[in-house]
Amino acid sequence: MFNLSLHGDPYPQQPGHLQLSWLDRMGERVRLAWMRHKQVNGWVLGRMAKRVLKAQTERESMTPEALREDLQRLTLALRRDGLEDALVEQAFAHVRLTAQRVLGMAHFPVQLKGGYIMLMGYLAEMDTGEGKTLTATLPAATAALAGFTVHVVTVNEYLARRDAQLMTPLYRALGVTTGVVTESMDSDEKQLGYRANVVYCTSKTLVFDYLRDRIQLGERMKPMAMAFDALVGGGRGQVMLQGLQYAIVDEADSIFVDEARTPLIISAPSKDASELAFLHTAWSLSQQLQQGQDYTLSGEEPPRITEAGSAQLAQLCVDLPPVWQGQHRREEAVAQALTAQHSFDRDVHYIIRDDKVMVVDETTGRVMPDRAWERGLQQLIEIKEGVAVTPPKETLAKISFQLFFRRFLRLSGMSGTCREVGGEIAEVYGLGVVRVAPNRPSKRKNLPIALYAWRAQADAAVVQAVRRCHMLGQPVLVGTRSIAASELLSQSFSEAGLPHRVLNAKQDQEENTIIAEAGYKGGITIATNMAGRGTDIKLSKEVQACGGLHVILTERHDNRRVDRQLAGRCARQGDPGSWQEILSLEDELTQKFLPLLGRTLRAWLALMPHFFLARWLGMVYYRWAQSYADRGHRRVRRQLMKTDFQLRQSLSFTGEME
Ligand SMILES: Nc1ncnc2c1ncn2[C@@H]1O[C@H](COP(=O)(O)OP(=O)(O)OP(=O)(O)O)[C@@H](O)[C@H]1O
Repeated sequence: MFNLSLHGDPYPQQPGHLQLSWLDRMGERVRLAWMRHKQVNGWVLGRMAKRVLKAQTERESMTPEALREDLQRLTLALRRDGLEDALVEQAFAHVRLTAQRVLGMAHFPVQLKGGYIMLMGYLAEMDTGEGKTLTATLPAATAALAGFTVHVVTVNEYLARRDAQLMTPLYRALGVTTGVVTESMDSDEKQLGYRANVVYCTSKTLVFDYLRDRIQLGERMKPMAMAFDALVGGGRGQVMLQGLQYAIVDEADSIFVDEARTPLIISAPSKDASELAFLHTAWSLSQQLQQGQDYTLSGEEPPRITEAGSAQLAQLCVDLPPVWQGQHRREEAVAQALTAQHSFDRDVHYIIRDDKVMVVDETTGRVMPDRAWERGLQQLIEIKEGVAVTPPKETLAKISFQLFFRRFLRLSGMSGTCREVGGEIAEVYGLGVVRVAPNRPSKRKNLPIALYAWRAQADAAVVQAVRRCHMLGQPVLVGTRSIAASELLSQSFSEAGLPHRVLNAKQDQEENTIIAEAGYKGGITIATNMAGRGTDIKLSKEVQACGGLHVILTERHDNRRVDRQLAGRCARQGDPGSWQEILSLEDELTQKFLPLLGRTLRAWLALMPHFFLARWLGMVYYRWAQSYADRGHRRVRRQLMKTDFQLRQSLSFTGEME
């Protein structure tokens, strides 16, 4: 049993701690392992699932009135006694029975286990396609019946809307209200959404709204001040959230790990008008430097200005205003301009829509219309693209995901791919990972990896593979890493006479239709990560006989979990399906790290495409580049946490909020 206590706090949340010392981290791991062993071992889970099924059988013969009365009695008991095991089992029985009657789906025993794991405050690792959307209704509805506000947090708005829409009839039948909050809503709509018992939202929207609440409340966020406001009926008027009570984080590895590399910042237009002129000058200076001689580029590192470049810049700045006379400041500004020029590509990191630079979230493949890069980068990219330049911004409030999610009184999560990052999640968020076996064994066929020297060869192989499937009537999903790559491939498919649809951040209006039709006989869909995590492609009946959905990955991502998520679009719920990787040594990963070795191996593979050793070494190199990129991101996250911790400590001295 575990209990959450709100103590009548109008905005409940934890102070949030970040453990950084080696000893703290080890201690946290040992504590979690022990608690996990005690609370959610196989025996406890098996016994719980059996009791839920028994409790459900007892309720199946009840009249609707008796069932309603039983639910009312249970709700009162949950509010009075908290989430005691016996009450939780009865609540799960109600949720399962209602799901069976309202949605036509009863939770499988493995889903009951996953639900219990999450209610106990762990991260349930359930394979892709195991039905986590339905599983989450168990802890969400139970905690909501017990009087807590539950946030079901996911990676994108498509999933938040879809999951809320699918599951609302179930919650409604249980007397639990649901809300969806999206970024485009105004604050009144958001406030209404956050007042629901179960709120579906994205991680970023939730964090930004929390920061807005903090700005709104300022010093009044302190419990005593808020309690006073609640008493006199003021202060909370504009606050959106009901505090941070219980969160169920879907696609937890993406939110806790991949998205946790950049802090979330609320900013306002800067009052300093000279900033824009400064950025224009930085851009123009950067254009007068020569790559190789004045600056160098290496992998993921920011551009480095050489000694010659430094001297050249000093020369160029002689007649400029005093702000350009400090070496450090001018080189930092010019390096940022070079970053905008070389490290951010159109149709990869951003798109141009309505004469605006719009950021594309690499992990989800989606446009983020209200987001902008900080420290002048956004404006420098706008200058590079020749579009209207937005005014520079200054920071009002800032928080990292690491710090934010630790503030929930109870945190839990689910994902199909968190094995590799379980240790990090345990250390940073205090969340133990518990694996749940699949309901039915997977029938996914993994075809051998095909590696080519050149991208054009790999694309030709993709066209061939797709043609084969199309002739058999088997639907195919082709995953690309960027919008530009999806467009190039689309062109090749059109030339080859293969009818297809493209889903990327530029063509996102028909997302629902494209996903709905992707599993039809002979369907061909090219998609960026938009069709990755969480996307549920339903197969038409005749497709089962053709081998189910075939998924092709054309380029690996910076971490293997994203690739495994794409593979998880096929062979779901015991369906047939197949998975293939068609890669080249011209892919982004292999260009970034040890490019010389990459070029050598590419030349070798081009000369001897069928030689086993050339292919094998090429693949070893490709895998190494991927794990190197992943390790680099881990370093960035650690650094961010450290900075966050230091910032928090220094602000606590000055009495300001982060
Ligand atoms: N108990 C159930 N009975 C019948 N169908 C189910 C059940 N649970 C889930 N499903 C179906 O399984 C499919 C996959 O569900 P869902 O998309 O929630 O999986 P997921 O685990 O969230 O996958 P991913 O990891 O890819 O996000 C859906 O079509 C859903 O309707």
